[in-house]
Amino acid sequence: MKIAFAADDRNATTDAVQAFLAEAGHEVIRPATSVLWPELGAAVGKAVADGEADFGVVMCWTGTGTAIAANKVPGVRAALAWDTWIAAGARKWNDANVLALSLKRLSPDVAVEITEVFLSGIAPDEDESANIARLGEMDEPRR
Ligand SMILES: O=C[C@H](O)[C@H](O)[C@H](O)COP(=O)(O)O
Repeated sequence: MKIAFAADDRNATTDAVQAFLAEAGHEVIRPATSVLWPELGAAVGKAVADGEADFGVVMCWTGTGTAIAANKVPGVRAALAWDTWIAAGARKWNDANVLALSLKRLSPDVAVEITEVFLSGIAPDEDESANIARLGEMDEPRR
């Protein structure tokens, strides 16, 4: 798949996630021209919303800033995940299309495991019609 990736810092965890994406055969694009988290989150979100990437992975110290920034882009459903259950649930129940990870709090192994589960996750099926309806509700402006 085509994955948009960006991080606002570099360490063993960001290196491990990028290495995993390449080794798993994904085509990785880096749409961000900035390492500032508001901008890179938006750039990855836009790449996903515009269909330039199938999914996005954003990383910052906490994962929160990049998740918020990505979620400002219409059509983006970014999920901050800290374990595999959260990551799988984000796909299954929220149809998340961007994964946000803490590069400070996740070990390389755990970050890779979460990324792998997220990208291999299943989207909501007909059994999840209630959640699909809830996702649709968010397409309407809230203010
Ligand atoms: O949510 C924000 C992120 O955790 C940032 O990585 C953290 O705030 C550090 O950002 P900066 O280096 O821009 O101060």
